[in-house]
Amino acid sequence: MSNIYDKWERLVEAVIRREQIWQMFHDQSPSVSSISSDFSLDYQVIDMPFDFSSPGGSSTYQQLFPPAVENLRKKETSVEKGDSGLVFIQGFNPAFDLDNMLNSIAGFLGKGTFGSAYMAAMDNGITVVLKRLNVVNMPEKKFRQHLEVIANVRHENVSALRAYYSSKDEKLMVFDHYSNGSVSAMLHGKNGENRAQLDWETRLRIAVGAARGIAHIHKQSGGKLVHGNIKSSNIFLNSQEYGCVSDFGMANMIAIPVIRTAGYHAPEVKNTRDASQASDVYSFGILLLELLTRKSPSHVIGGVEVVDLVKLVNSVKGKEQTANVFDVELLRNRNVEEQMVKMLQIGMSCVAKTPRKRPKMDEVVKMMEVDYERRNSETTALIEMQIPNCRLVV
Ligand SMILES: Nc1ncnc2c1ncn2[C@@H]1O[C@H](COP(=O)(O)OP(=O)(O)OP(=O)(O)O)[C@@H](O)[C@H]1O
Repeated sequence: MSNIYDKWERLVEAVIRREQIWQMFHDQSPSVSSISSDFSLDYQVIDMPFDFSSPGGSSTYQQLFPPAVENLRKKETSVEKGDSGLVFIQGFNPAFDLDNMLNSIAGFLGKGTFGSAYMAAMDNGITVVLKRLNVVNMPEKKFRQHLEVIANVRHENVSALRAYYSSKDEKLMVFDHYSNGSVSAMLHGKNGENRAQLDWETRLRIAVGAARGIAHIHKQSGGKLVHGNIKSSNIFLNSQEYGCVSDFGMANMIAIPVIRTAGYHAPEVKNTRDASQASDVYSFGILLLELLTRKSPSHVIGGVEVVDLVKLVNSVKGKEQTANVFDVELLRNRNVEEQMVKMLQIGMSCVAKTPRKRPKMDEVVKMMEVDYERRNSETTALIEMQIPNCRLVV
């Protein structure tokens, strides 16, 4: 059965991939700048916000989806008898049901470490993201308990779980859809003239928001919770356009630890089970460096160059050279260089090699807020920040 399922997944993705390539050559892709030359169906990270409003976009995807939706629905009816169906998290309006949602799947957002993400746009105007987990092997009860913990983490900078569905062989999680796409898509999604403008203020709001969200997660469950997968494709903009952290708690649900190699993961993290609050701080530090340099620490679709950001920043010496690591677009913003350097210093303190030398997340928030509030109040006086273990020479 799971074999058939696997084949179905691969088939859907192959068709979608073909569609992306087709769109690329016909210059109709709403958001994909280019496609990696590796067309294999093995693990791929596709960071492609799907523009539902694009002409022809949704109908193309709807035509692609009926067999997939049908397959899911068949599975659902087979388990529905003894099952309560879609479970809504308290406080969220149960304005749709499972059938509704599956019928409204309008786009494939991408395949991540833990499964595939689809967008469902319902007639009542609600648009959600449906995450279909394919590597969870938790007993039903434990899975539900785990989701309770995730659901209880409510904060404006943490993407809220709205609903879930759980049966023996199907696990779905439902989140709000963020129409701007992820921070990864904003930073690396388009090249050349079409590239999204991301001024300093926006990047600061992304960074401050994400930091607050992570710090909040770290304070829950007696200060024991870990995000485990901080990266720019898991950060979105909330309604106030501040960073908002998603995908929290996924890493603990998978049966087999996933090997971590490059990009955002701290040197001590060899697989998902090694994640800690200190390793979240490290990953956040990489996110800061990514926001400042607009260089990607890991593979994203579009074939952008992957850069070891820690090495890059460590290689610069002196004030003049430091300016070279910043994204040129930021240098157009007046009077922000000093703040950028401070942010770089905070980022570098987070990526200290030894976990205990990294600041705690609430310390990071304080350091950033000092700078952010200073900017907002337009105070010109310099505020000295205590930044532990900063290796940057400026
Ligand atoms: N709520 C959301 N709104 C809009 N896009 C989303 C949402 N959640 C996920 N996405 C996008 O869907 C794609 C797949 O997401 P998913 O979380 O499954 O994998 P990932 O973030 O690429 O990797 P990982 O599984 O390691 O977190 C990504 O491009 C992600 O940015």
